[in-house]
Amino acid sequence: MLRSIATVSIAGTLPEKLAAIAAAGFDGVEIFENDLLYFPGKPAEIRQRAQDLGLAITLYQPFRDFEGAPRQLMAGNLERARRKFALMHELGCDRMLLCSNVSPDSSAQFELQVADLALLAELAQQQEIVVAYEALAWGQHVKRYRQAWERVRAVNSPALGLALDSFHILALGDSLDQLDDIPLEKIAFLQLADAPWLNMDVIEWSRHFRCFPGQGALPLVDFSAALLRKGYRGPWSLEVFNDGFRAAPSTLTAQDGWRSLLWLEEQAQAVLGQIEADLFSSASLPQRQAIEFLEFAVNAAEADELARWLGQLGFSHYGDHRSKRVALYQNGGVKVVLNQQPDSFAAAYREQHGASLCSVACRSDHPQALLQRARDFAYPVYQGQVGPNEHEIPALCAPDDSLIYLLGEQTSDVYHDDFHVQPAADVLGPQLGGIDHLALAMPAGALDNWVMFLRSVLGMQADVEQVLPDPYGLVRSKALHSHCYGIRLPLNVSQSAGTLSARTVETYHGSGLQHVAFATADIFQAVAAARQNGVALLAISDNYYEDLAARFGLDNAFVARLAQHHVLYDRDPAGGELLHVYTQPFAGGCFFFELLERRGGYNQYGAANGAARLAAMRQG
Ligand SMILES: O=C(O)c1ccc(O)c(O)c1
Ligand SMILES: [Mg+2]
Repeated sequence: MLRSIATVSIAGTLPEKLAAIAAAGFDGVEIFENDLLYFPGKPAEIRQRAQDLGLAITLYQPFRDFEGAPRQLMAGNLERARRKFALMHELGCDRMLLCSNVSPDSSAQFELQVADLALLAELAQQQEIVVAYEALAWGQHVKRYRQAWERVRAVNSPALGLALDSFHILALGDSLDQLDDIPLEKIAFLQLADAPWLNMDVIEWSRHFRCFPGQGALPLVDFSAALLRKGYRGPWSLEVFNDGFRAAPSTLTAQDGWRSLLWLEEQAQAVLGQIEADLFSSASLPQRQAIEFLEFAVNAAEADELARWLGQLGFSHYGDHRSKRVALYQNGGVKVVLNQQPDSFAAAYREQHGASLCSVACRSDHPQALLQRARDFAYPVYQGQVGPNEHEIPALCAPDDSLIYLLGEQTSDVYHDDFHVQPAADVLGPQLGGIDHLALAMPAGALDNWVMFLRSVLGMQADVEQVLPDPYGLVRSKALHSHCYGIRLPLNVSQSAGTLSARTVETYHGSGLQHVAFATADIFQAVAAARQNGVALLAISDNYYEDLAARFGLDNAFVARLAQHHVLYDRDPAGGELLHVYTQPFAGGCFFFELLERRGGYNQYGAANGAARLAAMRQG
């Protein structure tokens, strides 16, 4: 499989782009005309550079507004094509992408369009070039690949084929179900891009919001599986127009692009079963994944304060580390580590980010598989210091450089060998069943990196993105979950400086924990016990409860009970329910805690209550 990417997908000058693309591992590159126009050297220099970097130039593009153009423009258009073909010879590229004509002045006449395309194909054939004709979703007369195919079929030249671009096809709601009558050799090029579903003008959507496969919501797996099933074995080329990518470090973007192709190959293969194609594969995902413990990087004062908070939340002191200033706390299925060891990873993390979550331990039935996947997807893995007789726990580096420890399902040795463990105490406070989710705040530009990491290495799946109104701006929230739902991570970003998410990012100087949600089997018991221990919960306005009663038709006694306990409520269309409360922010940091109870298979995060929470946090 030749993996390729269009230069338009990443930031930088053309030589910088080529270097980043090659370093990421690609074998091919589409040269975008503008990148070449602004390059001060000769096309032959680009040819040489690409060759030196081991990159094939898979495509030159775009050539525009040709078929059916007003007659007086024809001679000029053909001359334009001749010159581009000559330039492509200098570049060492034999494939040119032609976009369907977008001009309102272009002719709707099929025969005329076909005649023009036949002229172009004839010229291309003389020059030993193949033209790949792409239906732009906003083309004047050709918007869909089937329309492009009708014309390509009519021209019937070996020098004219189709360019299939997943964005244009999927954005219009088409699929590749109708490939049967298109001969394989007529698929001249394949471009891949994902995108979030946005209800907006398709040009703006395409030019600003495309993303790499797996980062958006289009059905890219079915799309590429259909092409593999058809027998397509040509290049897979990423073509992403994205405002954020244009401004992000090119090496990181190129790496994520590379990973997205690996991810897509693996996913497509899973759909197809064994298939004769040279596709990426990695270790199979574990069946079960859950969060085993959270580790906070703190100084001595913060450790005392956080320990006090944990005590109020029903945690008991479970033990101290044998050789380090690290303490372990436990409540039911939840373990929290407070690390104040000098000269450690945690200390360096604390220095950079303040009191914060510096690592998460992931428990699974196959930790080695996750480590292998991280390596295969070209993510760094962590080699840390361990003390005498301590467990060496392998760890992944998350995109914000925090760690994800990988533990097997027999975890008790880790605690007993490394800690002076005390007998488990009775819980005095809310009884916690486990960690339901971790909400992270991150800079807007980091979301796509996180999504790629969580989807590829941990095999997580993404829910539909939500927009939450904070009193001081909007917050986008995208939740990912492991396929077993043992790990859930809502990721929040905001472009508005005043929102809680933005201020969290500012405080941490980067991504970090916004809140931890603990699962309880009985929210009213948990809340009563927490309040008795002095936990300060976020107070929710009476207006909220008034609206709740009206919205869901709840009975008065139930609403009164919710209000009395400050419990927020949500219900999904299938009748699943969420009951949840939030604490005030932890004074020494900027995170807070949530207690929740899910009932009847509720799988979301109470986005409808996001505004109530965010407003309550600003009432002082
Ligand atoms: O937005 C465009 O004009 C444009 C150009 C070339 C492409 O391949 C494409 O998919 C879109
Ligand atoms: Mg395209």
